[in-house]
Amino acid sequence: MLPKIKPHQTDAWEKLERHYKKISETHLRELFADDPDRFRNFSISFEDILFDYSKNRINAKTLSLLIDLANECKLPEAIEAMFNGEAINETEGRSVLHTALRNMGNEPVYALGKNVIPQVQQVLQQMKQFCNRIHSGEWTGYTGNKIKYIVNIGIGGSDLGPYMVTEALKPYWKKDIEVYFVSNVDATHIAETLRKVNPQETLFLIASKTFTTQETMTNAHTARQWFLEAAGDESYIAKHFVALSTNEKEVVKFGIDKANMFEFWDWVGGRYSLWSAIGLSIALTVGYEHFESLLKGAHSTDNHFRKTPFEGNIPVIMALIGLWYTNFFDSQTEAILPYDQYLHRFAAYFQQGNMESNGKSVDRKGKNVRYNTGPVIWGEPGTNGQHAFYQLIHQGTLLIPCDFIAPAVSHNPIGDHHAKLLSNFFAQTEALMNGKTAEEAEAELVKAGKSTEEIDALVPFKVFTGNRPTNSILVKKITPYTLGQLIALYEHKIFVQGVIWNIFSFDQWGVELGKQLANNILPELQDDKPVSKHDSSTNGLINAWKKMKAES
Ligand SMILES: O=P(O)(O)OC[C@H]1O[C@](O)(CO)[C@@H](O)[C@@H]1O
Repeated sequence: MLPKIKPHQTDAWEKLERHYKKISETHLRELFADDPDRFRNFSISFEDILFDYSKNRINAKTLSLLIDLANECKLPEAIEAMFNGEAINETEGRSVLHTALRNMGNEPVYALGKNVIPQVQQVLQQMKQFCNRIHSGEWTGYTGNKIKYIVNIGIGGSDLGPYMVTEALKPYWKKDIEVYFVSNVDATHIAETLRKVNPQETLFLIASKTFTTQETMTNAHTARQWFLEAAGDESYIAKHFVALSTNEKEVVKFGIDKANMFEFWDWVGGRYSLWSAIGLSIALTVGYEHFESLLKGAHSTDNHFRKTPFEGNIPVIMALIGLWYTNFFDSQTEAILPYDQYLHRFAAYFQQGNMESNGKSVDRKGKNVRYNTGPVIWGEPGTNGQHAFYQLIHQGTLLIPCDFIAPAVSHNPIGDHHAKLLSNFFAQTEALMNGKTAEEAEAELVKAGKSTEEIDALVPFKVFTGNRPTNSILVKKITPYTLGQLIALYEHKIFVQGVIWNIFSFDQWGVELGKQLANNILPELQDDKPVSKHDSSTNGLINAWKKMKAES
C-alpha cells in the first residue's frame, strides 16, 4: 500500500510556498553569478550520463525543501513498496514490477507473495531461442523462406515503447530484418504496411496485454485475412503469427498456438511493458544480446534510484524540479527535446508514460486534488523543433521547463554535423537561461547601424526575458545500455511525482469512457437511419457523416 499523504498539507509544502515568494523573481543569471560552483553543485554524473540541472530556478534551499517534501510524503517507503511487489496499483489490486523484468540477479522478487523471477527468466529464454531461430533461418515461413519482415500490431504501451526503442537503436539493426509497427485502427496504417511486406517472409507479432483491444484485434484480423488469402491454409498461421500477451484464452481463441505465445503478467503496466515479451520486436530487430543490454541499462538505473540518497538521485531530482514548476510556478507543460534524430519518438513515448500515469485528478483516497498533477508532455528532436516551436519557449507567455538530451558521440560522424548539432544543444539552454536584455538588444542594433528611431521601435521585440528553465542530459553515446538507463530515469521520475501527488500512477480509467461510447456508437453506423439519441452535436455529426457517405 502507498501512503496517503496530502502533499499540500505537509510542512514542506507550506515552506516551499513561502520560499517560492522569495525566489520566484530571482533570475538565473543572478543564481549563476552568486555561485561559481553552480554547475558542480547542481549536476550529477551516473556512469556515462551527465545530468545538469543547474539551469533551474532553484537554490540549495529549494532543493532541500523539495527533498523534505519527498520524505514527508514517504517516498522512501513508496520506493520499497514498488520494488517489493506490494499491490501499489490499488484500484486494480496489482503489483507494479516492471523493475523485476530487468532484474538480472537471481534474488527473488515477489508479486503478491509469488516469486516472479523464474517466469521472467523463462520468457527471456523463450525470446532468446526464438530470436536465434529467426535470425539463423531455422524458423522459416510457409514457403521455406527466411523471415525478413517483422510487423508488430499493437497500440499504446504495446506499440510506443518498441517503436521508440527500435528507432532509437537503428544503428544496431540486423541487416536482413525490417520492422514495421501498426497501431491505428485507421485501415490506412495496416494497408500501407502490408504494401511493403510479403506473406511468405512476414512474421506478425500481435502485441496486446489484454488481447481485447479493438484497434489491435481489428488490425490482427485484417493481417490474418491478408495472409490467408495468399497462404490458403490455416495451418500456416503458426509460422507467421505469434502473440505477446497476458491473456492465453483470447490468444488461443484468435487461432494462435499456445506454443507461439510469449507471456507477460498483470503486474506489468502497458506503458511500462517494453521490457517484457512486448519487447520481442526489439529483440528481433536488434538481436537478443542488445535487448539484454537494454534491460541491464534499465536495471542499473533501478539500482541508482533505489539506493542513492535523494540529493544525488537523478530521477528524484528530475521529479522534484518538475513538481516545483507544476505546483509552485503553475506551469502546465514540459517539453522533451532530444538532439538525436534516432530518438525522434522519445517524447511521444513519454507522452503516454507521463500523461496516462499522472493525468489524474483524484487522490489515493478518492478525493479531488487541490493542486496540479501531471503536465502536458510533448517534444520533437532538435534542431527541427528550433525552427518550429522554440519561439514560444523563448518569448511566449508560458513557462515551459525543457529537458535537452544529447549524445556526446554520434553514430554518424560525418563532417561537422555533430558539432553543429551540439552547438545548438548548448546554445539553446544558454539562451533560454540568459535571455537578452534591452541594453544588449540596443547595442546590437547600434552595431547594425540602425537609427535611434528604429532602435526604439525594435528593442521590445528583440528582448528575451530568459530565466527559462532547462535540464541537460548528456549521454556519451546512445547504446542499448544507455538507452535503457535513460528510459528508466524517466519512468522513475513519473513514479516519484505520482507518489508525492498522492495519486495512483498505474491505472488508466480515463481511457475507458471514450472506448465505451465508441462501442455504443459503432452499431449505429451500420445502417443509413438517422440517429437521434445523442446530444444535438453528436447526432448532427453522425447524421452528416451518413449523408456524406451516401453521397460519395
Ligand atoms: O496492450 P493492450 O491491452 O492492447 O492495451 C493497449 C493500451 O491501451 C491502454 O489500456 C489504454 O489506452 C493502454 O494503457 C495500453 O498500453
